[in-house]
Amino acid sequence: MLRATGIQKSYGQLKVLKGVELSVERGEIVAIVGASGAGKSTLLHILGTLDSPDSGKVYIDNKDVFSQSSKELAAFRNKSIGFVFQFHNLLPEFTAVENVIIPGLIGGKEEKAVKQRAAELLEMLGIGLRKDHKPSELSGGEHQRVAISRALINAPDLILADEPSGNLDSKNALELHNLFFQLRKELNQTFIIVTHNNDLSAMADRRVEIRDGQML
Ligand SMILES: Nc1ncnc2c1ncn2[C@@H]1O[C@H](COP(=O)(O)OP(=O)(O)OP(=O)(O)O)[C@@H](O)[C@H]1O
Repeated sequence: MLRATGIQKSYGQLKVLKGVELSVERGEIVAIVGASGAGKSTLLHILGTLDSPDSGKVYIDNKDVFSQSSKELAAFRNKSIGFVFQFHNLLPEFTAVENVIIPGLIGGKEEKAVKQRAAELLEMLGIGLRKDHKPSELSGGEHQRVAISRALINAPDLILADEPSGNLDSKNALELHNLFFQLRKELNQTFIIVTHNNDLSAMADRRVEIRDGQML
């Protein structure tokens, strides 16, 4: 479902990605590992079309994603890709459940169905009782789980996650990892996950490493 080829990216003199190749099948769970500063987040941003490479191409469902106009790209991203990043960017004036439903409403889904799915996701992630709280009233781990629910609300084909269990204790991390596998089973979603968590990278179908700007 995804193919990245010849991806290069530099920041000034710093060559971070030097021709990365990656192919991911639909329904696959791939863990990306590598040392701090290896370029994992940089690659994830490019795969998610949030940043463009200096050279190279990304195909999602055989579509050359960067050949689209910025408007097409934004619509494609909202519908097809769910992001779980380290900085959650929850909207402070909205409650947990409201934060989760926003991408669903933007995507044109029916409000009642979106609300019900949001409540289910929050419940599955163990924060059903916190759904009417605002971000300032939630812990770091609770924020994380709201952001994960928000990423999943549109049932995107592709989920890109950067250290998704980074803020969670081992029990909640395991629940989250199990949720990913459950979603893959139910919806055949594809996951590309940057992680330092050995349990998660061991559970993944495949573990790839970025080293010296290349994918090993
Ligand atoms: N916007 C930017 N401007 C300049 N340098 C950047 C920028 N973003 C990232 N870098 C640099 O590029 C390199 C790769 O960063 P990146 O965040 O992709 O690494 P990472 O493998 O995800 O690291 P970590 O595991 O520590 O999160 C780092 O040296 C970082 O300092």
